[in-house]
Amino acid sequence: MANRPVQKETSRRPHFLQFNNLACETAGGKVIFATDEWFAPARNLLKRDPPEFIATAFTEYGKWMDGWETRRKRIPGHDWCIIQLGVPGIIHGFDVDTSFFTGNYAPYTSIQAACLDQMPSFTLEGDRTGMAASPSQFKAVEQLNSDSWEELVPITKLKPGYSESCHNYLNVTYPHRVTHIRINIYPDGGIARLKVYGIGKKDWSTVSSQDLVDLVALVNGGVCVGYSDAHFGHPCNMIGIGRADNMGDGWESARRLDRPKVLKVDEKGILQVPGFEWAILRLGHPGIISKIEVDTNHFKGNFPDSCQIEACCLTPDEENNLIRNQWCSDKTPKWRILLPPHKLKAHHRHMFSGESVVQCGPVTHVRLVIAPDGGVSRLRLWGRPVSNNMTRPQQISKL
Ligand SMILES: NC(=O)NC(NC(N)=O)C(=O)[O-]
Repeated sequence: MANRPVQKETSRRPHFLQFNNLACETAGGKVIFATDEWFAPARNLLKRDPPEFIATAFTEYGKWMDGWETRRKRIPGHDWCIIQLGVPGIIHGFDVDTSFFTGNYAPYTSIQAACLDQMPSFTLEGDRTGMAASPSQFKAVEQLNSDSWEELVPITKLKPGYSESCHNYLNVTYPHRVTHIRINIYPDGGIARLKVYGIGKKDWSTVSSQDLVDLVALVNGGVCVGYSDAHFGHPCNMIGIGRADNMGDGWESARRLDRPKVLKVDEKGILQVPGFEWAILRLGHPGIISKIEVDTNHFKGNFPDSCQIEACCLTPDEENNLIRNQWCSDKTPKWRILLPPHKLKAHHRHMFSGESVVQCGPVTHVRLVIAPDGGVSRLRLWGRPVSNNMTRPQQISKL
């Protein structure tokens, strides 16, 4: 799929859009139950790629739609489905995207959540278009008592899926870890995508301080908290599971317009350019980083010329102040060099360890700086977790 421009954060867009989609199929999200999937299966809700509309596509059940779409109900009740998050965590908001569902969109929704220790023993198999849940599946799902799960979003009116207005952003304040959600639609209809924005919450008590862990990984609670540009791909893609599928599954900025018309390099072969792009990530746990991977997989004609990585220690209050000031006030933290400037190669997995990685002690945040612009598909930061009280007060950077 071709890369599509990512909209830049504006005051109209909620802040939670910066977080990870914990339900995405690429993060391991799964639909485990749906009351009805006549026109289109609920698993489409979790696709990473943006919804499509093909005017001429029909199935034996009706118009082909890229989303979850149930029958026009002629019996009592409403439709709902249960989603197992790929990464359990704290949810900050939802995007119920009704793209292309116009005369057939779900007019109302509500969303419930639970933290379940055991996975249910039933799952839907294969492509379920043209089917409703069987009586035995209804019976099995009853054990979850999902109708009494915590309500994160009360019954809310949705907008139909006409271009710009297709995003229904729903803010959430719920401080508990969630493993499953139930989305209700009233009484029936279609939704193209459901994005569950949040931050992974791992049980760190099982990790020894001797274990080397990718401290910034999505599954370990890493999150992007700021960036300079994300024209073609958001920096949060860099901490996704496995290697990137394609260029769309990475961080990619636009070409900078302040590059000299004729380019020159220094004695190390690094381009002499005035500008750079940056992305700031909060680690899932404070730690001491000793091994780094910068993967430019798929970025062949658009990899950055060079990168450097900086690190620092911030308290939650300090981070909040900096986010409010968009990381560019005179309160910018004192970043310490973790990885000095390095020339990068096209479509290549760069590994740094030993003396290439500067010992910075315990850190909570990193800043990846690329010059002048380009794409990085993955960033891995292996280190040993340290207890929270080791990061403060003496090691906290002065702002
Ligand atoms: N043209 C339609 O979309 N009709 C129906 N939906 C599908 N997918 O065929 C409907 O009215 O619910």
